[in-house]
Order: sequence, then structure tokens, then C-alpha cells
Amino acid sequence: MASVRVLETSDDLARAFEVFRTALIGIPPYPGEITGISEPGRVLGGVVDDEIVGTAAAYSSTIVVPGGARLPHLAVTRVGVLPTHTRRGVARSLMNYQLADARQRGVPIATLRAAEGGIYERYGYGIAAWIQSVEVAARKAVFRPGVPVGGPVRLAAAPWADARRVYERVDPSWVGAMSRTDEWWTVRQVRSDDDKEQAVVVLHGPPGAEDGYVRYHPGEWRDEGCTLLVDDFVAGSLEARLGLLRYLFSVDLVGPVRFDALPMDDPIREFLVDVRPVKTVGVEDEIWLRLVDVPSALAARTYRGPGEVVVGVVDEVLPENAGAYWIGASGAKPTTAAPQLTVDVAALGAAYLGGVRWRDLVAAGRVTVADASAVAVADELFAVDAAPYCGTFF
Ligand SMILES: CC(=O)SCCNC(=O)CCNC(=O)[C@H](O)C(C)(C)COP(=O)(O)OP(=O)(O)OC[C@H]1O[C@@H](n2cnc3c(N)ncnc32)[C@H](O)[C@@H]1OP(=O)(O)O
Repeated sequence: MASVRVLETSDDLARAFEVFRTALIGIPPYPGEITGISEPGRVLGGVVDDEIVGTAAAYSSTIVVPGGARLPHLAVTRVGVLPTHTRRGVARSLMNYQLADARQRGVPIATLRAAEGGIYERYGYGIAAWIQSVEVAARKAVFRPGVPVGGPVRLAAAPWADARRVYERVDPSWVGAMSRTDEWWTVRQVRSDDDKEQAVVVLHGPPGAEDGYVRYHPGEWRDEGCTLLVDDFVAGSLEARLGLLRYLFSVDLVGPVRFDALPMDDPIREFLVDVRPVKTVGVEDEIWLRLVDVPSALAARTYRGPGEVVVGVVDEVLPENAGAYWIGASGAKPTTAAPQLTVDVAALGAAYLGGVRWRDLVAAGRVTVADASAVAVADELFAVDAAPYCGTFF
């Protein structure tokens, strides 16, 4: 078994980063101060024989849950174990420590982006949101006559500082949106500079009152023209969305515009006369969500409809979450009533933002059903208007 400790010295933080780089095979060295990308207290080392052989890090941010509350959120990142030390419980020690620590500090939700699909369910993470990669043949994209033109756009003078300022100004409020920390911005910028990406940022709206931006860089040339790779698309209004889309589709010499992470229900096709220039070229899991404090997280979101349901929760990693919860229009609270539906905490994490239906969890054998009439009630209670989506990779 590995022991786990919080890494604090710059030597230990640098070592942890090297461990992660080695584990992930092939990510480039980090050119700057490692401490600048590491939130104090949030980098863990898995130690065997006095050597750091594994690591897990995190950002402390917030996440928007159904109803609009912003909850403290641990954005888990940089999990890696040296290939010489895998499959002997190092990652398990790190993940368990991290979750127990978050619980103790009062953080109700953790999320991550998984490198592989088979790793994180055992720790209680469930897939709560999906994203699609979309390519638009820009020259064939013609907007419908009734679609608003959007407002003015301009190239950002200070791309990263302006993007950050506008992100914070927009303060995204869609279900699944997260706040971005200093360390997050530093990592993205340094990686972008390092890749020699010629990142361009275009802002939407009058100076000082911008309500959206897009960050993109040029990709490969094809017969149709240069590919524009959209790395970050943030729109705080319909006007901003359309102003930025019209801009992207109008850039000279551009063939396909590729969005790597759009929400599953993004309305982009609805705006166009002909939908065929828009192709979904991939679908991937986005938010892996872990309810760290089940009673607090359940109580913090809102529910729909007049129904009520009693859900039983099983949690082997954080057994203090286990129990039965009454959920209805007025909220959620622990109960001694018998559960109608029982799930493990990973399945509850999948359902929590409203993007995965209870009936599908039932069909997948992930719910023990004591009362079949509770399934439709749970679906109505947990329903949301738009597919949950984060839009921030970390
Ligand atoms: C959020 C992120 O950072 S995503 C990036 C994740 N990192 C990587 O993919 C880098 C390359 N891989 C690694 O560094 C390591 O293999 C890790 C971190 C994925 C796993 O570390 P390990 O120390 O080997 O895991 P550990 O020995 O604790 O295994 C715990 C369990 O996970 C399972 N497991 C570990 N890795 C994998 C995997 N890649 N796929 C499926 N199952 C896995 C083990 O079999 C074990 O299963 P059990 O519960 O049945 O006993």
C-alpha cells in the first residue's frame, strides 16, 4: 500500500508533475514554475519506499447545479502512477484520500475528465454529461433569414487576459458550468504557447461590456481551406452565440470549423438554411461527477413536479453517504422510510445534473427497483431544461 501525503515543496511538486508526465506518456515538459499550476494543498503524492510514485491534483472551483446554486467543487486532475508501480493500489489510495479530504473540508461535489472509461466508477464517479465534436463546412453554412445577426466582434488585444475577463464577466450559469481558477488559466495558456498554437481570441459585445468570446487556432489545410479548431466558446447570450458563429463562418480561407466540445443539445443546426454542412464527428463523456456529500448535494438542487420519491444510496468509499433520502418539490432530506429505488453513488452522480434518465439507469441494471411507479416520478423530479454541460477541460 502507498501512503499519501500533501505535496508542498517545489521539489515535490516538480517530482509529482514528472510522475504525471511519465504516466500519461508524451505530454511535453512544463516550461514555467510548477508551483504556478498547482493549487496549494491540492497536490497529493502516493509514496512507496519514500519515493513519490503516483499523484493526483485538483482545482477548488464551483459548479452550477439544477436550480442555479453554485456549489464548492473539486475539479480532479493530473492523476497518474509510474508505469513501474501500477496495479498495486497507488491510485486507489490517492483517490480515496482525496475524497475523504474533500468531504472533511465540506466540498459536496467532485468532477473529473477521464482518460479512459474503466477507471473511475469504482470510486463513485458517474458520467453526468456528454459532449459532441462538430464540424461545420463554413462556406456552406447559410443562416436563416430570421436568425439575429448578433453584435459587434473584435480581435482581443490581450487574448488570455481578455478571455479570462469575459469568462468572469459572463459567469456562466448553465447547469454544469464551473468557475476557473488562476492555476487553470495558467495551465491552459502555457500549454497553448508551448504547442505553438497561434491562439486567436475574438470578443463579442461593446468594449467593457462583452458577453462572449471564442478562442481558436488554425489546424490542417484541406482542399476546402484551413481548419479552424475552436478551443473555447463562451456565449452569455443568444446574440453573442450568433455574433461569434457568424464571425467564425465568415473568416476567409477557412474550410471546416471544428468545435471539439459542444453540448449535446446545442442548437447550431437550427440556425442554418441547410443542416447538412453540420456534422457530428464524435461523442464523448464530459463530466464524471462524484457526490462527495450526498445529503448536502441533494438538498442544494431543485426538483420538478408534484411527485416524491425515496432513494436509497450505497457508497462503499464514503459510507457516511449511505442511507435513504426523501426527494420532492420542497427539496431532499434523509429519511427512515423504505427506499423505492436504490442506487450506488456513481449512478446517482450520473442522474444528479438531470442529463441521465432514471429509466435508462433502470434499463442498465443500475437501480434496484422496489416500486416501479417511482421511476417516472424520479425522472420528472430530476428533469432539467437543457443538457448539462461544463465546457471547461481540465
Ligand atoms: C482525471 C485524470 O487525471 S485522467 C488521467 C488518468 N491517468 C492515466 O490514464 C495515466 C496512465 N495510467 C496511470 O497512471 C494508472 O494506470 C492509473 C492512474 C490509471 C491507475 O493507477 P493504479 O495505481 O494502477 O491503480 P490501482 O492499482 O489503484 O487500481 C485500482 C483499481 O483500478 C483498476 N484500474 C487501474 N487502472 C485501470 C485502467 N486503466 N482501466 C481499468 N481499470 C483500471 C485496477 O485494476 C484496480 O481494480 P480493482 O478495483 O478491481 O482492484
